[in-house]
Amino acid sequence: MELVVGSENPVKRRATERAAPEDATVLAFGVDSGVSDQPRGHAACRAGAENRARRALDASDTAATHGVGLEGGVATLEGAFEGTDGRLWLVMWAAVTDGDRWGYGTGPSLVLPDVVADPVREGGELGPVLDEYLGTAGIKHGEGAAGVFTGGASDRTSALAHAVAGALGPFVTDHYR
Ligand SMILES: O=P(O)(O)OP(=O)(O)OP(=O)(O)OC[C@H]1O[C@@H](n2cnc3c(O)ncnc32)[C@H](O)[C@@H]1O
Repeated sequence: MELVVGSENPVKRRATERAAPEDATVLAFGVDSGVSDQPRGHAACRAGAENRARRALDASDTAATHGVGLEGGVATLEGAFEGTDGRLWLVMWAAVTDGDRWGYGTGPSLVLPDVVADPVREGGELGPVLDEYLGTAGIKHGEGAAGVFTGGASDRTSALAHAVAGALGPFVTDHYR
């Protein structure tokens, strides 16, 4: 199994390495997600992950057997609470394809505190908004929001690895036939 990840963000490559079978090779190839820089809603995140997986598999000049796409975004969790829930959540989607079949997975969903959610609602992008709030540079390439908002109990690599593991399920087990 030779996986190509559709991103130049090293966190996404590391997450895929963590979730992939031990004998798999993992490459990375930067592609356009085809969705906005700050996807809003599950449909946009799923579409971004799919586009990245398909484009990475098509574009990489390698013997890659599977494309992997990871897309982070923000969403409300409609239907989870009674009445209207105004909270904004960080969500993450993974898609894997061999050019024919598809696998999908999501990572943990985390409530964004108002101090970050408000500027994102007003059009801001989560990574830069978080950097400004924390005085950091490039938090999305490191621990990410998952690290910050869990007090270090999780981090972006680990969170994304769970999404990739789910998306790889149909390709590494027999249970989806
Ligand atoms: O280089 P690419 O692959 O685009 O990686 P990315 O981290 O910029 O991009 P994503 O498309 O996965 O995420 C969309 C935006 O959401 C933000 N984001 C998502 N997850 C995050 C996290 O854990 N921590 C900080 N920002 C995050 C970040 O601002 C991204 O620009």
